[in-house]
Amino acid sequence: MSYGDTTILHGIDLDIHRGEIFALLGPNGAGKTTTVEILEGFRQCSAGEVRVLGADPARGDDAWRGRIGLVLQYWRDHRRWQVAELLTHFATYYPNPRDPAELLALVGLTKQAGRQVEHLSGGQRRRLDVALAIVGRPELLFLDEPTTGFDPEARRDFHDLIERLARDEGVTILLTTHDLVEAERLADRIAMLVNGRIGVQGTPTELSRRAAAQAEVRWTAADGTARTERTADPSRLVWELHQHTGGPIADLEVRRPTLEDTYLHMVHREAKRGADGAEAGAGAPEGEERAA
Ligand SMILES: Nc1ncnc2c1ncn2[C@@H]1O[C@H](COP(=O)(O)OP(=O)(O)OP(=O)(O)O)[C@@H](O)[C@H]1O
Repeated sequence: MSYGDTTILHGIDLDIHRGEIFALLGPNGAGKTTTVEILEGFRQCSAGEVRVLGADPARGDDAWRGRIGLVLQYWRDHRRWQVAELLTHFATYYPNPRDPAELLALVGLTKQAGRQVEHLSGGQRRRLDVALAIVGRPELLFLDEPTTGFDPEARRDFHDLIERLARDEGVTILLTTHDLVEAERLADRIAMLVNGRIGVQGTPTELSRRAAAQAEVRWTAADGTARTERTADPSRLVWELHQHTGGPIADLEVRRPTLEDTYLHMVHREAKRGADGAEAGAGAPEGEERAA
């Protein structure tokens, strides 16, 4: 995908399976929204092949569009509409819509049903975004940074809703997010996009293991100094420490590599490549990641 002379996406290659929750992660400007907009049919890619529910999104007809759910921008023009009114109006576009009242309960907006859209808080608007995206019972749902501005409770409710849609109704969900905890909790698989390339992809567990095979063990030694050691066998190290001290190990902490470690490792690696003037991400990023 290029805008004029500037290449934004350098050959994204991914398959998203039916019924899975797939998260696209990456720093600002990595190309997540551009990717999602190509898949939604809002942008035509400059080269390559894209198939969404069996069709080229750039040529998707109304029947195809009715099978996908996405967060539209233009409904924001309906600021004076009441929440329930807007939802009922959008429901008329679909052959088998959800009941607007049930949907309001599902996204936790029942109390705001009669409120004008312009008087909703930021987080409530995002809930309405999601409600509008699923009113037509989509098979495939695109959510671009859906929980931005959510408080912790709203975030948890939203995660429950997404899991229910995927597990109970078999909805395929493509999610972009900056929240690594969210990705780890929700996603069956994750792709990390940096500078328009997929650096790594896999299940959250696979990606967590990529950053470093070693766990970090921290404790406070008998002389009061803080100690940190990296090891591939933390239980053995803890056992040895225990043998050595003959009692409790003070402030013991065993930390496995997290998704955040992988993410930061990859972003730093790509930033360094950029600074070195190398062609970022060229070659075989997967193999290189393993070697790292
Ligand atoms: N219409 C456009 N014309 C030219 N460049 C664009 C256009 N839209 C996006 N870009 C550029 O494409 C790159 C990728 O943008 P994109 O919005 O896809 O990133 P993103 O990963 O979604 O970022 P964020 O996390 O900040 O939302 C950025 O460098 C952006 O400036």
